[in-house]
Amino acid sequence: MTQASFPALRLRRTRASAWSRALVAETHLSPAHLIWPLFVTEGQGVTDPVKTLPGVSRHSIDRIGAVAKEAKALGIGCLALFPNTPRDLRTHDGREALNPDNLMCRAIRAIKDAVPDIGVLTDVALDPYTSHGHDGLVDATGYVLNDETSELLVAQALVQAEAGADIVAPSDMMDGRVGAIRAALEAGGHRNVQIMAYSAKYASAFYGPFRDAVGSGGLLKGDKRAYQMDYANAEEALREVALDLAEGADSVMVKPGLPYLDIIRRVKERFEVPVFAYQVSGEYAMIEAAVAAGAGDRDALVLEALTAFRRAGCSGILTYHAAHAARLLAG
Ligand SMILES: NCc1[nH]cc(CCC(=O)O)c1CC(=O)O
Ligand SMILES: [Mg+2]
Repeated sequence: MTQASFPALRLRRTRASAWSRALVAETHLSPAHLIWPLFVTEGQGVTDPVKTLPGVSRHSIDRIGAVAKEAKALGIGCLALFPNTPRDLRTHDGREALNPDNLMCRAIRAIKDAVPDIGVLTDVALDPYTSHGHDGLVDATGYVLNDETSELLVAQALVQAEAGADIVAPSDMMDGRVGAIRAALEAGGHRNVQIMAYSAKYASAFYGPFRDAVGSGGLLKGDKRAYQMDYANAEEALREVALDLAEGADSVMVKPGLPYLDIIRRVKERFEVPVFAYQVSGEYAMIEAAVAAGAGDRDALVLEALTAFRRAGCSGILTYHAAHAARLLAG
């Protein structure tokens, strides 16, 4: 394509007014693109602030319906749920994950009662339920067992689907679990329950506040590098995505978000499937810390970061700033 050159071409012309900038904007962000992660906890009338996530709280089940109504009113289409399991229910094998009346399942039902047409996404992994904080079954050497964990994840996903989850999202990074979950959902009559695979999930230092929020941080022994990806790798992310798609994932996720926009872009270009990003807890905390330090404007930082995900190729973004961003976008 041949283009004019200066001065016939002045790229600043279309930038000179707000209406013109809006006309040529290549990327759009709306509340419908946002998935709002929520933390649930036991108790009655509880809104319990998470210290390392200023502005984010854990909600008791009796309050979660009101939060869902707020999300719906803001135009947010989907909620992602994470439980802070009581300490005495966390075991070596994480069996509370399979309890049809666990916090997660009660939260799903409460949300569906309050707002039947909002999407509910559930995390499939054992870390909020294990006494050691790992996402799967740990052997005597501390290694997280793949196939044995996968069997439990299948059962966990089924329990969530039976409680009403619309999207199950395995975040554990075991090999082969997407195919196993898909087969079980089909056999169990949950044909329209989607799988959003956390396909390229990196072993990251940005998850700290999340582990505080679900109460697994203090428990975690060692790190997750024997199952989550090495941040040095990008080709490997493409292989992970290829496998999950072949196994039946409806959409894939890259996590964390902003430091991994290159991965998002490569996945989108290679596979042309819906790609989601998780702007994780440490990213949220960095923005809030910058705001608290007077180093930036919250509204501007939030909208710029979320729009960058869309520009990189994301269909949607999981973000703790979802409600705030939706309010800003409502104008
Ligand atoms: N399976 C656990 C899980 N699901 C989502 C997050 C992190 C999300 C965040 O930091 O906001 C994690 C943490 C981890 O892998 O240790
Ligand atoms: Mg994988």
